[in-house]
This record gives sequence, C-alpha cells and structure tokens, in this order.
Amino acid sequence: MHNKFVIEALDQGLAEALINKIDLKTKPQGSLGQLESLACQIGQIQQTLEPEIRQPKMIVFAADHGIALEGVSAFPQEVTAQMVQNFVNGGAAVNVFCRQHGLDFEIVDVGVGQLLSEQGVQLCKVANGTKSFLNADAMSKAQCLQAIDVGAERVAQAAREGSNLLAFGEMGIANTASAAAIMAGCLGLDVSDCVGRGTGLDDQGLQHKTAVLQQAMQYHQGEYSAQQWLAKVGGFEIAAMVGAMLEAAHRRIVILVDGFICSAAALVASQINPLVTQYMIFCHQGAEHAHQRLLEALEAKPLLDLALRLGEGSGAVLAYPLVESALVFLKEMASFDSAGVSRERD
Ligand SMILES: O=C(O)c1ccc[n+]([C@@H]2O[C@H](COP(=O)([O-])O)[C@@H](O)[C@H]2O)c1
Ligand SMILES: Cc1cc2nc[nH]c2cc1C
Repeated sequence: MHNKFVIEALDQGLAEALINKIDLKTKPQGSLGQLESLACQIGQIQQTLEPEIRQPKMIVFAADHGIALEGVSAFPQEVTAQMVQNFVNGGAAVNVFCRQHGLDFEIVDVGVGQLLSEQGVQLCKVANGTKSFLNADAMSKAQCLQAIDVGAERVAQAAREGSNLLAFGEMGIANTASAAAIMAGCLGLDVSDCVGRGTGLDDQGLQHKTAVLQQAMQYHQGEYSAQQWLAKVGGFEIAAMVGAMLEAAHRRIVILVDGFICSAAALVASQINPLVTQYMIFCHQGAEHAHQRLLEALEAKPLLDLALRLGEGSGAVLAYPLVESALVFLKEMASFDSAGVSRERD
C-alpha cells in the first residue's frame, strides 16, 4: 500500500567487512557482545566502515484517545495536553535525558484534544483525538494516512536538518489500550494476553480495561491488514510513529525504538514492510505486561531491562549512550597490530 516507503535490505557483504574490522580490535572475539552487533548494524545502515551519528534527535508524537472515556487509564485524558506543555517547558523525563545526552527534541501534536498553548509545538493535528474504538473505528482510512504522513514529514524535515539517528516517543492517555488492541489484531492473539496496567491501574482497573478491550475486539473481529488494524484501534500518534519509522528506514536513518506503544508502532510498520526492522534498535524491555511478548514477536533483543513504563521516548534516550559507545569502540579502539598485543593461540 505504501509504495513510496521503499526500503533497501542491509548489505551482508559490508557486514563481513565490519565484523573483520571489529575482530581486529584488542579484545577476545565477540567479547563486546551486543555492542558488536550494534556497531555492525549501524555501519550497514550508513554503508560505511566508519559510521558516525549526526544531529541525533528525539521526536515525540502526542494525541488523545476516545477510548480514554471508557476508564481504561489511571489518569484523566487532560494529562495528554498538560504533558505536552511540560515537554515544551523542558520539564519531562525525556527532556531531562535528551539534555543529558545531547539529543535535539521536538514535540508534535498529531491529535491532542485541546492544547494549553500552541507555542513550541509542531502543529500537525489530524483531529481532536480518535473516536472510542469500543464501537466504532478509531479513525477513518484518510485520517490514518494523514497521520502516517505527519510522521513521515517530521522525519523528512529532521533529515533535511542533518539527523541520521532518530528516536521516537509518544504521549497519549489510554494509548496502552490502543497498543494492546493493535498487538492482538496484528498477531492474532487474545487481547487479554496483550493488556497491561499502563500508567498504573490496580487489579480492578486492569479487569475493567481487559473487559473493555475484549468487547472492542469482539466488535472489530475479522481478518485485517496491519494498516487496517491501525485505523480501527490505533491512535494518531501511533500512526505517526509508523510513518516516521518507514520514512526513516527509507532514508537509511537509524531508528531508536522505545517502549510498549512505540513497539506496537514498530509491529505495524514491520507488517507493512518487514525490512524496516533492520534499521531499528530496540532500546528496552519495559514493565508493561505484554512488552516482552511483543518484542519476541519482533525478534528483538532489547538493550536495557530497567522495568521502565513511562513512554515519552525515555527508554530510547537512556539507551542512546550505548549506541554511542558502539561507534566509539569501532572508531577508536586499537587493533592487535597497532597496540602490539598477541592474538589468540591456534
Ligand atoms: O512505553 C511504555 O512502555 C509505556 C507503558 C505504560 C505507560 N506509558 C505512557 O503512559 C500513557 C499510557 O498509559 P495509559 O495507562 O493511559 O494507557 C502514555 O502517555 C504512555 O506514554 C508508556
Ligand atoms: C504524568 C504522566 C507522564 C507521562 N509521560 C508519558 N505518559 C505519561 C502519563 C502520565 C500520567
């Protein structure tokens, strides 16, 4: 459906050259573990033996969800707009970590009900929140395509400004319900296996959320493509992340994937074009109940396991220094020859 998102498979020949370079470093072969595969992956993405990060940037997409009115979140819907203001003011966790690690930051309104102020926000509103997907499609196909385009366009702009690594985050009260429904639809799972406590529901709240989601999935039952599931039960910020990921891979930009909702967007993107995951770094496995299973379905090996459940892209920024370390060792470590260190015995 999205022919414009042409994605090239990574070059395996270059992978061999990168592994050779890594194996000449002063360390037992493979001893830098997952950092070695990271260095190799980024070299392949950038098509060079000397990869480097330029203008790393976090883009957070925010939107409201009609399903929030069914009481599926521990927090009220207005928190979405209030947190957007917090992002603008630089006071959210993701802002703090972006400053710590030198990432640029952008907040995009893809469909927040009512902003407190438009200042400092990229205004790309598709609608004032989705419809409740309990007994309707969350959005029309046209709205879904519009939200996908918002994400793609933000990535195109970041690329024009020189970014070759992008992290994506999201903000949207009730979006763990949406992500659970997407996961259930796209993977053919029972939604009770995909649901979790989100912002912190208690047992009773979790039971209610599960019942709401089961009723919604009954309403939407059928065989659908990932993009159809996205329109039926998704959110504007999730659709924007799908577009952002596909555009980033199309442009050979490294993608940092955050938590459960971001991973649900990665799942949709991967079902639209399976090559997109070659450009993704899965930054962490979080505490949301179904995140582990979702990552397994994506065959992802997350870098961190910190029981995070915040979203906003926070886990992606926390993993960023590891990505930097992968490139620094590739660039700066001495080789056995240059350092005069003896190799492994035959
Ligand atoms: O990314 C995650 O793994 C994650 C897990 C739980 C909650 N969140 C964040 O919390 C909000 C959604 O939680 P909820 O309970 O309102 O569905 C949304 O703004 C997400 O950014 C994020
Ligand atoms: C305070 C708060 C901050 C968040 N950041 C992402 N999702 C969030 C949800 C809440 C409730």
